[in-house]
Amino acid sequence: MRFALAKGRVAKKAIELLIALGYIFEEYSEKSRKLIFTDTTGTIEFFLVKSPDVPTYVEKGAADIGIVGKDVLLEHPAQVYELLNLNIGRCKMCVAGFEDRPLPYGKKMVVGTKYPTIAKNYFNAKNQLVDIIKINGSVELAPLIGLSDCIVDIVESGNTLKENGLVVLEEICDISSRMIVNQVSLKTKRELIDPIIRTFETQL
Ligand SMILES: Nc1ncnc2c1ncn2[C@@H]1O[C@H](COP(=O)(O)OP(=O)(O)OP(=O)(O)O)[C@@H](O)[C@H]1O
Ligand SMILES: O=P(O)(O)OC[C@H]1O[C@H](OP(=O)(O)OP(=O)(O)O)[C@H](O)[C@@H]1O
Repeated sequence: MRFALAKGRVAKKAIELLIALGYIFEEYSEKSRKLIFTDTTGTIEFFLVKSPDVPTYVEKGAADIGIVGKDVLLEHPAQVYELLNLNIGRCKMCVAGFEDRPLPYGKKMVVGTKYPTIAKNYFNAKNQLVDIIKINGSVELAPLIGLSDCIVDIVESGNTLKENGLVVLEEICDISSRMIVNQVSLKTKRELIDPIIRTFETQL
């Protein structure tokens, strides 16, 4: 079974979960630059990819199973089955800005975000006109320097917002890591995938 794991926080948590389930990856270490690892029984091979590529690998069948944040699935929809909420990598997708500055509803609102699709869908559903500026990181900077009225971003502890004088203004949705499965693999490799899903389910 081939797993595509989203590099970074999600892979770290997912590998901890695989190890807790009894899989042993002798060559794996957090510092390793290797990209593919196989467990000692040869049941699971996992590889590490950039998070937006996980749905692509799984949709195309290069991986049977993927573990990736719901934020990525919402931002990059793919033809895959989302089978399990793993309840790891939990955080919230939020609109954030200044506590004492109401959002300019009814006028054009400028939104800085790593998640243009999520932001557009959220404000479109409220019939709010938005100018979305795609930012690749340090998103909290955008309102501070006057680039945007607000941001749409992930909030976990809230420390990044707090340290930059921003607050959550609206919660969009809860985020956590999901297990996705290739649509053909689920039919043709059911006898291999089912036990893996059941094993994961026991941990949830
Ligand atoms: N505090 C958090 N900030 C960002 N992502 C988080 C947080 N908590 C959980 N996550 C989850 O972790 C994923 C991102 O992990 P991480 O930031 O380690 O990866 P990354 O490769 O640095 O991502 P990116 O390139 O998008 O910054 C998100 O898709 C989300 O599902
Ligand atoms: O609520 P907190 O616990 O502070 O976490 C939220 C922060 O973490 C993420 O940034 P990340 O660490 O991925 O950095 P980057 O997006 O700036 O690269 C996210 O974009 C927020 O900035």
